[in-house]
Amino acid sequence: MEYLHTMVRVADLDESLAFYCDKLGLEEVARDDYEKGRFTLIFLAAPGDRETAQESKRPCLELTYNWDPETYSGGRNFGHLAYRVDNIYETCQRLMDQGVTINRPPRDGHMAFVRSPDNISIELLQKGEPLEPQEPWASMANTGEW
Ligand SMILES: C[C@@H](O)C(=O)SC[C@H](NC(=O)CC[C@H](N)C(=O)O)C(=O)NCC(=O)O
Ligand code: NI
Repeated sequence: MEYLHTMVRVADLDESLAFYCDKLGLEEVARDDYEKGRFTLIFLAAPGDRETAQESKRPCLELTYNWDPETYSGGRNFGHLAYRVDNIYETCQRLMDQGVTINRPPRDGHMAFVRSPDNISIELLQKGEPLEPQEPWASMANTGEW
C-alpha cells in the first residue's frame, strides 16, 4: 500500500492556487476538468516530491473545485497538512511578507502553523534539528486557531 494524496475542497480556485503555489511553494503536477461532474481536480506537489509526483500523482495534495458554489463547514476531525521546510524562519517570513498570518509562530525553531483560504490548517516543520530561537519569532504570540 502507498500513500497517494489528501484531498481538500476549495471554494475559490484562484485564491487557493495563489496560497498553495505562489505563497506556500507547491507545484501543479496535474489538472483534470470534469464537465459532466462540473468540477476540477488539481494535484499539487512539494518541490522535493516533484519528480515522483509528475510520474504518479503521489505524494500530492488534491484540490477539488466544484464549479457550483457550495458551503464547506465542519470537518473538525480533519487536522492538518504537514510539510517539512529547509528553514522555517525564512519560510514564515516569506509567507508573512505575502500577507499570510502565522497562526502559530516558530518560537521553538521547529514548528509553525498557517491556514489556507478555506481555513485548512498547514503544519510547517523544520528539517533536521530545531533552529536556534531568534526574534521576532521567539516572542511572537499565537493568532487564533492553528
Ligand atoms: C481522482 C481521485 O483522486 C479522486 O479523488 S476522484 C473522487 C471523486 N471526486 C469528486 O467527485 C469531486 C467532485 C465532488 N463533487 C466532490 O466534491 O467530492 C469522489 O468520489 N469524491 C467523493 C469524496 O467523498 O471525495
Ligand atoms: Ni482523490
